[in-house]
Amino acid sequence: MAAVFAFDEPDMDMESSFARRRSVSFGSRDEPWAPLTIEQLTNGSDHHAGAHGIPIIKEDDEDITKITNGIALMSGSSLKNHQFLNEAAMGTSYSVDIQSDYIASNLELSTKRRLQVSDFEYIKVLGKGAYGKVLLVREKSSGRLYAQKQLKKASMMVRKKLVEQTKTERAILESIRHPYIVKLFYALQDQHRLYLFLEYAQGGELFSHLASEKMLSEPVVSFYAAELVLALSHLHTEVGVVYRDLKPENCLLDSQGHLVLTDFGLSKVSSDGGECKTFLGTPEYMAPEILLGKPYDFAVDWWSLGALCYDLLTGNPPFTGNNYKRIIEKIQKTKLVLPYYITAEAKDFLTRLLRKEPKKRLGGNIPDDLKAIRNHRFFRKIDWAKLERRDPDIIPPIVPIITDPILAENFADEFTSMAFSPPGNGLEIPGVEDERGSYPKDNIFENFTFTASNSFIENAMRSSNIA
Ligand SMILES: Nc1ncnc2c1ncn2[C@@H]1O[C@H](COP(=O)(O)OP(=O)(O)OP(=O)(O)O)[C@@H](O)[C@H]1O
Repeated sequence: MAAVFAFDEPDMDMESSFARRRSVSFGSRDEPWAPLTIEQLTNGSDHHAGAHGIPIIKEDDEDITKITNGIALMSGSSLKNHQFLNEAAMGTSYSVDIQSDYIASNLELSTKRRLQVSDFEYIKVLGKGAYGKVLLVREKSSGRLYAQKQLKKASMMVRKKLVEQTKTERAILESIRHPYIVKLFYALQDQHRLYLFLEYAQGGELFSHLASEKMLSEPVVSFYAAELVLALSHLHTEVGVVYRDLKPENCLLDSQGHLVLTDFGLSKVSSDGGECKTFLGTPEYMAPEILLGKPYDFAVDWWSLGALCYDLLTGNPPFTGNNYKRIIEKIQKTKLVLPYYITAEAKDFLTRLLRKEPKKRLGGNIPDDLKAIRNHRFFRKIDWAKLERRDPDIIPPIVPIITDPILAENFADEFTSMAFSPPGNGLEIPGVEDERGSYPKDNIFENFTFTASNSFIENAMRSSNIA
């Protein structure tokens, strides 16, 4: 398939990505960078056309079908969990590993009352995603804080495939436990919405801390890049998924300043008959093979890491332009230009990650390349063993100022001052067997509901200082 970029040309001047991110205060969804639907790209439809003729998806448009980039399942891989994940992708049932800390919700049912959305009180809006808001909520019984990601069922049900992807993504998130990847604690639903209760990354977006600096020093970039290397390596080798959507907005900080990779958006799982081919989203950090509509693999995440590091070191992603088409052309064809002021180590690291040919790219040969990545001189100051176990000796370069977590001081006022109406008009749908021993007949999101064990939640909260 040829690249699917039939974009209308925006006539705006695009500022540097740093400046743009700042000026739109934490990446507002109303900017012309909102993702496009497959139909809009392929048919050139102007449905939902926004300013500059670029189609904009709005949260409240319930008739929208959208597939964005994100996690892709790798099929045919010999990776540990790929069997489970591919089964999940096909929409088959998922069984919880009894050895794990998780307790399936139906097991908990026998011992205690089922958890409900009304067991949480709503505190503030933290941000907005394509399908709904992310809210700060507090569990009434324990006082624990969570980031609650809401997704409107109506906007997802238009495509059956999206529903399957939704369940898959929940299963992926449930299976991931890594110090630098956001944790999922509960997944609930009511008649209208799905709710993911995630680890609350109190430090907000990494990029929101950079407002006073155009670029970061190499040791600082090397620190965040190293945490990302650990997160990506885990996804690739232990879980068997390609993240696909590594970009600044998805890098949050926890209360101590460690990176938390987030946004395993439910819209973002794709498995096209085993081959990853679907792409939509912000192009600046995307590998050329995705933009060309070619099949791709883990190597795309290492390209994105290169683009992100380039941005952190210089203040701009490596390939920029004043419209999508230009950016995409540059990513595919233009030679990488490295500024004179970065060190030879950084230059070498970026050059190797930003190779257009995936097989020649550092990371193009996983798992073998992982060693080469860690051993690269760009990471010469990183103590991998300490970083891997999140050793308390490691003090991250930016420690967020948090006077009280419920104030959400590290999130944009634009969101935290936003009015919201707590759910309540939606009937609770258990998603697990109810008292009558049956699922509601028409609940296509059955099996979505999930509850992590208390011990897992307590440990996770303790280690990231949320408790
Ligand atoms: N776990 C979290 N802790 C704190 N804030 C979060 C968390 N997850 C998301 N946010 C905030 O909410 C914003 C929107 O998040 P979300 O994951 O919905 O973004 P998105 O990229 O639009 O995802 P999607 O495309 O799946 O809707 C983030 O930019 C961030 O500021």
